[in-house]
Amino acid sequence: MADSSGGVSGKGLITHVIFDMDGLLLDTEKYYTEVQEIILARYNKPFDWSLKAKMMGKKAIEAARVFVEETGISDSLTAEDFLVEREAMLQKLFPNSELMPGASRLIRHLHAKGIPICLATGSHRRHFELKTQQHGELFSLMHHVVLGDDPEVKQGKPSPDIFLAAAKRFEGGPVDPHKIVVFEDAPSGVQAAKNAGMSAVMVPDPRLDSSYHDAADQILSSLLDFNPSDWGLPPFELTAS
Ligand SMILES: O=P(O)(O)OC[C@H](O)CO
Ligand SMILES: [Mg+2]
Repeated sequence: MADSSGGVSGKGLITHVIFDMDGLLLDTEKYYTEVQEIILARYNKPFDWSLKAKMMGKKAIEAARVFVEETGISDSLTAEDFLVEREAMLQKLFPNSELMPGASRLIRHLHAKGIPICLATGSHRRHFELKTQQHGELFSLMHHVVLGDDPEVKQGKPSPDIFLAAAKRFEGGPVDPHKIVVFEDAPSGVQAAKNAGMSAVMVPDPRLDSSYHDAADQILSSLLDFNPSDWGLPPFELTAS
């Protein structure tokens, strides 16, 4: 929530930053949407953003169960078969993954200023490798990476498991959740951050219903709009034009 100084409550407390990946740093949510539209078209059903909102950010099998159950196709297609079918299509798309606007600038800035940063994604290792294969140098700036198939991540977002595991692995961890801000695009991810006792900056897709914004501490249209000073973090340096 905004405070009277125009900043955000909790301002000045933040020492560590956790980034989500899909839809936040990488423009990969569109690939899931594309493939899911193709599969549902076979059943003459549309894929819409109310279903997308319930799936995004979750571990693959958890999202798959939502998909077949919410669309009423579970008698024809199991969650497991859905995953097998979409896998072939996703594997071709993921190596093309591109960065979201502002992702590189923000990661490089925080890293250069010595703010510990890490990644916490519901993606499992194989998909993480495919999605980041063109961005290895940037992702190497993360202090650590916690993936959806990590043994400590018993349940996917909105469970706090992944963010609590991420907090533990910082140097000198576990870091107090009140000192951590999480960047997320998904309702389940924002909820996971709040369930972990952390602050959440949400950068939602504009097609996501705005009722999902309420749980976040700050909503941004783009990472380009993030002002580190709102959180007591070192400001961007002005570049001469
Ligand atoms: O948003 P992420 O990075 O947690 O990824 C989750 C799924 O793989 C895609 O929704
Ligand atoms: Mg995401």
